Amino acid sequence: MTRDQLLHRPFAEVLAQAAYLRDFFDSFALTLPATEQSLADYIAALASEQLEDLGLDREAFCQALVSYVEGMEGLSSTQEQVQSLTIKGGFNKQGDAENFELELKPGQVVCIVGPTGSGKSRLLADIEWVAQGDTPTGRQILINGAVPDPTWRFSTEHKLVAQLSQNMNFVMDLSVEEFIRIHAESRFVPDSATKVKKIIAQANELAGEPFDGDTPITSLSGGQSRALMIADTAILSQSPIVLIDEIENAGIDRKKALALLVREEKIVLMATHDPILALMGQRRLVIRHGGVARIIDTSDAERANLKQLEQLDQQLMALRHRIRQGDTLDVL
Ligand SMILES: Nc1ncnc2c1ncn2[C@@H]1O[C@H](COP(=O)(O)OP(=O)(O)OP(=O)(O)O)[C@@H](O)[C@H]1O
Repeated sequence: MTRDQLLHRPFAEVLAQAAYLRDFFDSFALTLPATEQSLADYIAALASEQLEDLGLDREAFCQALVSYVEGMEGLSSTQEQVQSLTIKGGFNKQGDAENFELELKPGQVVCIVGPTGSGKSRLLADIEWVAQGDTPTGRQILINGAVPDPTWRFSTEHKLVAQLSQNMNFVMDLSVEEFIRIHAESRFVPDSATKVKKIIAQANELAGEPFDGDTPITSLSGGQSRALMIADTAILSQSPIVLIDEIENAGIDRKKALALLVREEKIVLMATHDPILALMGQRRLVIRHGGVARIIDTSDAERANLKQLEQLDQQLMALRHRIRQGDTLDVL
């Protein structure tokens, strides 16, 4: 929708194309324009006192409206646009060619495995940076089989990639609810109030110890903040690609976390050494000396072993729980 169409067509027509505009008026506590009224007329008719209460002049209000619609249109197009991500091999640390090309589609989970220092984070960084042969590995990342628009590298709003890193430190003096609400609003997310509630509820399902919207973010434990950021990414982030740098040590329900992230039809790449998570992926990339040395498709035999691994895991979790509670393990 052009600026002209947005401002001069009857509001009912504009709303049919951009239902999220209701949220814009809600957030300013303004009544919606009449069906036949154009937004330009609505803005011209706003009382000066109303604008003063909002802390905006007429031009700034108009600009906020236009930017909001541009932001919303940009976000939905980013998500719809990504049907595939291709990684074209570069060179390992010894300069040997990787010789692979891998295409990933939404809904797929790929694990990245390899010894410490082998280059797992580097591969995630190449994807986040949408590398074009300009990183130490010489890899190239294509979107829908082509070199993507360079704005994806620099735009913070239309991010191609959401990255969940291992360390989460909050320094702001905000409650959980305020923090997530500000985040939702900054992302132009429609129906943000419902989403905020959903995020807090989901995060509580992932974390062991419950917390609520009034908890100050600085007093969340490591596992709780991680759970909050995972739920936030799954529900708020419009980025079609999610990169996860290890979730196994976070003290959260990692299987649920993965299920939550995958449900939102994203391409997920995850550095992990957790056998259960590794087998839940469709394939894994084995990194050695900075290069992808092998690509393993999860076999039926491996998948059949998942049940057994889950039983083992539950036994270990139960023991861990007992240790946490201060029990002894004289009898298993
Ligand atoms: N193909 C490559 N060519 C040159 N340098 C590389 C290559 N791959 C990785 N490196 C460099 O090697 C170093 C270690 O890589 P990285 O941090 O990605 O390892 P990692 O597997 O994530 O380690 P950890 O498991 O300890 O987090 C980094 O400085 C990275 O930039």
